[in-house]
Amino acid sequence: MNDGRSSPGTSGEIVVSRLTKVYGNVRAVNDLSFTVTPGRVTGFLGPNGAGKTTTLRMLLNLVTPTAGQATIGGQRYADLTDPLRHVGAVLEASSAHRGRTGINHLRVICAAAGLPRSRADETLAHVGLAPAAGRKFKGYSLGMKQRLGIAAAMLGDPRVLILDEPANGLDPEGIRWMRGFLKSLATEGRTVLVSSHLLSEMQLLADDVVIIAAGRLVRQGPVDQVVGSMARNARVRVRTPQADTLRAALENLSATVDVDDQEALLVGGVDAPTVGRAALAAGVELHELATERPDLEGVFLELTNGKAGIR
Ligand SMILES: Nc1ncnc2c1ncn2[C@@H]1O[C@H](COP(=O)(O)OP(=O)(O)OP(=O)(O)O)[C@@H](O)[C@H]1O
Repeated sequence: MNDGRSSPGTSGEIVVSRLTKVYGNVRAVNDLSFTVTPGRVTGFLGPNGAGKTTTLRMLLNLVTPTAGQATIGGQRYADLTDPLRHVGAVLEASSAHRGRTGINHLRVICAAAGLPRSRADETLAHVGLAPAAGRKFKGYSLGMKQRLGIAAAMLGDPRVLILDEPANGLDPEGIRWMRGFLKSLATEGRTVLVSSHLLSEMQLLADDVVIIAAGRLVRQGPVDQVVGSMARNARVRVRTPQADTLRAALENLSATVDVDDQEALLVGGVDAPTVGRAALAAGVELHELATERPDLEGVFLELTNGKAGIR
């Protein structure tokens, strides 16, 4: 469905380069650089006020940068000849004429954008809304409105999709659908950039994450790697009836040892095999030995600690 256009995946890379936006004395975005790769779902993550929406708006030429630039497939959005066919974006919860049906909403956009009317039916089916095509927008649930917004963004068959907080307010079934949908677009080679302030969502939806706080880049990489890079903060939880002996043995290895409220030892600085060997050498009986890895939530809180976005 490329109609001879460059295939998705070859030219949909997003490059944000030293982007800065200053409002009065607030640096909403501060010397921010990152790239978003085609064929992957990238989560753009940051606490409220971190600068996500401002960055997306600069990417889409809705806000003029104070400095730096952002390109999509090597071109600034403003320089794209037919932007709807290159980039689909949903920045806010979809709105439509309340009395208009879903299908008519999309047909109106097709007509205005010079797209074939058949795209309205195709995209509505693509987002699973075909059964509600003839229902009026005012009767749509929040999840249906989100889907309709995405359908509108997909009308031009863009190779890049940018969604601001698409999972906001969705129920678990809606999130599951969103995950499958975004992954399938990425599998087709498209670039998918999705913002969120909810870490749990990004763990579900994204392959890569770009984490920002107070307008600055904090970390970028595959979700697994970003979490893995914090593995040094993993702690080993160990239960033993001879806690004092084990504690002394571990402290000899320069491990840190805390006690949790269930009297288990929480050991930092060494891995589980090291704890097991130390216990064996000290003749200590173990009742539990487990590595507690931080999830993205823990990583995120640590990385953005003190830099939350209320500025
Ligand atoms: N038009 C504006 N005028 C003045 N300040 C602004 C404007 N737009 C954003 N800001 C400020 O810039 C900072 C970043 O806001 P932005 O909306 O980009 O953050 P965000 O990460 O999208 O947050 P949220 O998840 O809450 O939407 C905030 O301090 C915000 O108050």
